[in-house]
Amino acid sequence: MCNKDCCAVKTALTIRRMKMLAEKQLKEEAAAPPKKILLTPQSAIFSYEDCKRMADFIIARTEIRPKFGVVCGSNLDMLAQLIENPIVIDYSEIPKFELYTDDLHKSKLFAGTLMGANVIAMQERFHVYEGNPVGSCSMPVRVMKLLGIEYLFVTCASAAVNKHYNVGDIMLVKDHINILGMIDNSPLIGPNDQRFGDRHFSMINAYDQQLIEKAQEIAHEIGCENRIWTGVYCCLGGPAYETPAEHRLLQQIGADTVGMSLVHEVVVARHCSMKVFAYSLVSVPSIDAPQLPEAVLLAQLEDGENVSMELLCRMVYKIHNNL
Ligand SMILES: O=P(O)(O)O[C@H]1O[C@H](CO)[C@@H](O)[C@H]1O
Ligand SMILES: Nc1nc2[nH]cnc2c(=O)[nH]1
Repeated sequence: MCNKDCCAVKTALTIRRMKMLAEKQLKEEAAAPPKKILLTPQSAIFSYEDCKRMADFIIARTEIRPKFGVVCGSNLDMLAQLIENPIVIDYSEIPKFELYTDDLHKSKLFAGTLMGANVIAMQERFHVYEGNPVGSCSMPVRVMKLLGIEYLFVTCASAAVNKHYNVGDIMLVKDHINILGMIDNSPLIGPNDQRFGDRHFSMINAYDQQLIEKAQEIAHEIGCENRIWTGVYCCLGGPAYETPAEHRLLQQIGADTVGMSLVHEVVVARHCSMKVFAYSLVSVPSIDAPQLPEAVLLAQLEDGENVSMELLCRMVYKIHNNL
């Protein structure tokens, strides 16, 4: 503001005008209170009945009654293609199932057999950064529960936070840090439908220890024990990757890999008592890793994808045959 009287007068006038406007607004609101907009809580975006209708639709399309459910991560869509003689259902065919995805051509469910077991796989998941509420992103897990899935295999691509991890390595998830959930963005916020599970439940052993041990056994069997790790996954909202300062923060809080998915699916799976096995394929190097040529990283990633397919097949085989 200048020192001239004209500006001082203008300011006083502006303040008086603002006060009058505020008083007018208050009077108007008292006469007709503004309508409250109630947002649907996360847990109620898809009701039990909605999920049941989707499950029934899938059941009507295939004779497969799956025991294993697979969620394919980015770079891992080929896991769905391992399924033999699949019935392929486009998400858009299933009533209400279709949400926003960046990759529409992968938006397919595959139901069939893998290593003799009945399996259903989502070739593409829904992400929060694509504009889907977190309660919608995890809805397919509930549909899988109603399809009779006992074992949920959740896979994803991630960046290494642990400086010992390389691109193409696989991290068996033993625990997670759910930053979205910690700041009030859980798929279970809202009314609890007891038909799915209890209001409060433990997340200890959420990533089934016996299944992790089976996977570690497999790592030895296939000679990959030096590139299959067991660690903690952290979920951020994305879509931007972390800044270096955020990366350092993640290192300090004990994360080994970071991505933008998985945890809300696992929360919902544990709520309805599914057994969970999860792994992340390291697709982006840690900021501490030496710079490698793009071609080397791509070759490592391709190796990792192959190991990941082997891991999935052997896990299904062992569990299905009680080995
Ligand atoms: O978690 P998935 O679906 O594997 O995808 C990961 O890869 C994408 C980023 O490249 C992000 O969506 C991240 O979460
Ligand atoms: N947050 C995050 N998620 C990823 N998913 C795949 N790569 C990355 C990454 O670098 N950061």
